[in-house]
Amino acid sequence: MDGIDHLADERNKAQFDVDAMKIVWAGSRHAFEVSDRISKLVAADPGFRKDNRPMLGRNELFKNTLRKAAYAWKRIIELHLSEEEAAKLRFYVDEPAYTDLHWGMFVPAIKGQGTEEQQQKWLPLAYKMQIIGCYGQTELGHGSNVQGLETTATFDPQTDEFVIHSPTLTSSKWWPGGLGKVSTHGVIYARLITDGRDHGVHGFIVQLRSLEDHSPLPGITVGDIGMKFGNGAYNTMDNGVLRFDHVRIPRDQMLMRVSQVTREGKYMQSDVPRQLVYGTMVYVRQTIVADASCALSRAVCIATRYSAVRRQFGSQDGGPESQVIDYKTQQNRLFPLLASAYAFRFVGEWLKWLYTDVTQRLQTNDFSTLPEAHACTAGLKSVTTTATADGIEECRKLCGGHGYLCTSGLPELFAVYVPACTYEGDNIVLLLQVARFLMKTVSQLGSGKKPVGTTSYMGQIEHLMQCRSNVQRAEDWLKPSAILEAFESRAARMSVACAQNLTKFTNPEEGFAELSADLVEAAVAHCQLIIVSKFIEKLLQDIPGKGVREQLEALCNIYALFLLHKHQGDFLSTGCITAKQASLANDQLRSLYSQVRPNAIALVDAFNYTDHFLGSILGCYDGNVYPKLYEAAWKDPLNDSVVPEGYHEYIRPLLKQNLRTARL
Ligand SMILES: CCCCCCCCCCCCCCCCCCCCCCCC(=O)SCCNC(=O)CCNC(=O)[C@H](O)C(C)(C)COP(=O)(O)OP(=O)(O)OC[C@H]1O[C@@H](n2cnc3c(N)ncnc32)[C@H](O)[C@@H]1OP(=O)(O)O
Ligand SMILES: Cc1cc2nc3c(=O)[nH]c(=O)nc-3n(C[C@H](O)[C@H](O)[C@H](O)COP(=O)(O)OP(=O)(O)OC[C@H]3O[C@@H](n4cnc5c(N)ncnc54)[C@H](O)[C@@H]3O)c2cc1C
Repeated sequence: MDGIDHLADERNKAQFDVDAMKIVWAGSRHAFEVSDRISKLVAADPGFRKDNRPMLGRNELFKNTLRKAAYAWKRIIELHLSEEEAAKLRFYVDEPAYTDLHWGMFVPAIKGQGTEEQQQKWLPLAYKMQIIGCYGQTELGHGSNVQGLETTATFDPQTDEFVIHSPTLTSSKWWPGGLGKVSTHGVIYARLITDGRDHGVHGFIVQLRSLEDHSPLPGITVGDIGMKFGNGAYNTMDNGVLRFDHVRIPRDQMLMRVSQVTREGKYMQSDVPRQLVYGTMVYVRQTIVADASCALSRAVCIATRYSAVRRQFGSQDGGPESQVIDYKTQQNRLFPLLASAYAFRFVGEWLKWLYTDVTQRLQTNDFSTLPEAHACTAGLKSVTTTATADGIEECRKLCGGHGYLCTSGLPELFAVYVPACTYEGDNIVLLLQVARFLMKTVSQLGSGKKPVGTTSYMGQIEHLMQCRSNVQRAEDWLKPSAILEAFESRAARMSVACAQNLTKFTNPEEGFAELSADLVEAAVAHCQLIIVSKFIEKLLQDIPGKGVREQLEALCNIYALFLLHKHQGDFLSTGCITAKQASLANDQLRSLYSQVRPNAIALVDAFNYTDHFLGSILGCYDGNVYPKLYEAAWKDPLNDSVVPEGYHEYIRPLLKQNLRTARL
């Protein structure tokens, strides 16, 4: 606006090489270059404008998303973008759309659960978007309990078809994204019935709409489920309702990698575990963890820049007031979120590696690491999305009153993000899965079966049950070994305590239900240990760039010590640390905040977000917040006229009536 960088002084304070940190954040130089190029391409293209979203009515908003999705696809083709570049383009376009479910779930479901033949038939059509698909699992009556789904797929040996049917109101499919108005096809989950026998839930490819005129096919009732939380936000998505009235599909449209139905109607299972039917969810949970760092870093970038611009109180001798970022309370709320954004980034990278490894093993029929992959994706999805949703809301509060304006970008970011705590598995339900995995691990200790992967720390259970932290000075908390021992012993002791309490119940399932709140806490402790240890492992790698390692070490310590402070009840009650050591951790945390303070703006610059992507006046790169806020207010449609519409109908008569009353 005035061409001046109002945050230049802040940028000059940085003690590290920001460009090198950008590469660490992106994952590699190549990833940085792709991301940088595509983000600029999207920002410069008026076709991807998004600032008007909160003002649009639903129909207009939705049509605008359809236009953007078609335009994005056109650009992807014209520019011959690779898969990696197309995914980045989707990320920077920053608008939930039916395409997310098509590429993110429909295609992976066919890849993971379809036979070679099925993949050859359906994937080319899906890749060219000649068919558009959704993921139709959840129903009105059941989401979390997948085994409770009611839609049926009954084999008819006479015609070699399945008959898909919604027997009850609660069996109506409810929520699938892209289903409401767009999808031509869906991977639909239904109970497979052959010869009167129920074989549980399986996936089927079902055509829903005509490829000629988009009308629903006979027997299909389909529509949108209605407005969701927030303006704009996730309302760009057509989450749908769907009912089947005896819809017939050919037998070869059952996804048959895990189990098959023969021409004669015989049900057969391959020697792959039935849980592979849940494989698409595992894949998406892994992507959601990586996405948490993106959403949180975006909110943190806004709140950090604005905290450096905003001044309140503290003026001495007529000088400037204090920047709110210099208040210790502001730092204590903001810097752990900054550290969490980095921590989630690195654990997301690791989880991607783990997922790729499991997928390669599955191809050779090695299923040994599947339980660990399920527990890690479920637990980390839960812990990172909860922290991110809470963190975005905290960033809004960190921006004071202006954070509540849509132009801050934070209300819409929160509204789009918060369902991540529910979709792809409710966070509590997923933590209970982790708890089951932990209880199984504890019960096998001493059986000779060595715990592996993320539970390998349980291999030193005797030590972890009785060790005492040897921290004596605040600086001792900077030793990775001190942090790891405290987190490992806390996680181990909480799991063992739950396992011991479970033995008091004659019925294990009853015990599990009764102790579920404690079990969830044990699962959180285990997942936080994973995040802390993956951050520490990242620091063992070669990290080029002046001062970059030092900054990452400070952030890693802030992440760990802030968790230790927040959950000190766990650490103290399990006897892993003393009250004195908890207090020393807090002292160390304060000094880490002072270390990070001069680098805060540069640490958020390292995310390399364009102003278009941030979509926030408070977070704009040049920090010129006030003129921009002032100008934006006048652009609000409510200010199109000086005297509002409705004045003559509703305000004037009121004022006149008050005048008459006053005269009386
Ligand atoms: C405008 C721009 C245009 C741009 C154009 C083009 C761009 C192209 C770019 C591409 C972009 C791509 C973007 C991708 C982004 C994707 C975004 C997606 C958005 C999300 C949408 C949300 C979708 C959904 O929500 S789908 C529905 C999800 N539903 C759930 O998650 C349900 C949760 N419930 C369950 O998972 C289960 O019911 C469960 C696990 C709770 C219980 O299951 P069950 O009862 O069967 O099991 P248990 O008895 O508890 O356990 C038995 C046994 O199985 C083990 N187990 C359970 N689950 C699994 C598993 N998944 N894997 C492995 N093992 C499992 C369990 O541990 C038990 O083991 P034991 O050893 O026997 O104990
Ligand atoms: C924006 C959005 C997009 C979605 N997109 C899709 C999609 O594309 N395709 C699709 O199939 N689905 C989709 N879903 C559905 C989503 O996957 C489910 O809503 C989710 O899995 C949660 O299930 P539920 O709604 O049945 O919650 P419920 O299970 O009914 O949860 C209600 C409450 O009960 C608690 N609870 C449930 N079970 C237990 C238990 N065993 N122990 C303790 N507490 C429990 C939960 O913690 C929660 O507090 C979407 C949902 C949303 C919000």
